[in-house]
Amino acid sequence: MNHEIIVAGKPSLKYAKDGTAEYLKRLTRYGKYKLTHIKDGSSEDVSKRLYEASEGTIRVVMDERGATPTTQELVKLYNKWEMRGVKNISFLIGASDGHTQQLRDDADFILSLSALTLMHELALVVLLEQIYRVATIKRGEPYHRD
Ligand SMILES: C[S@@+](CC[C@H](N)C(=O)[O-])C[C@H]1O[C@@H](n2cnc3c(N)ncnc32)[C@H](O)[C@@H]1O
Repeated sequence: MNHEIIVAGKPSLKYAKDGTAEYLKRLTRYGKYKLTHIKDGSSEDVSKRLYEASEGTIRVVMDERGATPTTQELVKLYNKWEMRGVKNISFLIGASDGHTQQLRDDADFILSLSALTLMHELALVVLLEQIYRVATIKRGEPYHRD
């Protein structure tokens, strides 16, 4: 599947920029993974931009109130989408005020990385590590240990 990770706001923290660059570099071996930054703003404006930017994809809305699958459960979810013929998937990371209820309602899946609220750049790094972990499991590579 082609991945697009769409994040509100520009990156500013060095450690998060480094982590993001590291996982995007690693992911180049596994397919198409694109990172897009959209303009920050109010919850309504950002959610609208995220919705529009993810047109035609399976929408995974990143939100601490969402489901908390294990990594292996995430692999199963990927397999289910692939069996359904899904070609494009997007992960949507919001700004300081989070997503609107409308965007949550429009989600194909609401994914929480933990019940803790993370700042958006940190959520991006954790998400990319999980996407990388899923990619290695699907290839049968030994990065992940149960
Ligand atoms: C600072 S948080 C926004 C918190 C906001 N007050 C709310 O109620 O959603 C910015 C973005 O990071 C992402 N995020 C933060 N913590 C997360 C978590 N535990 N799981 C998934 N995404 C998270 C979400 O996309 C969120 O919209």
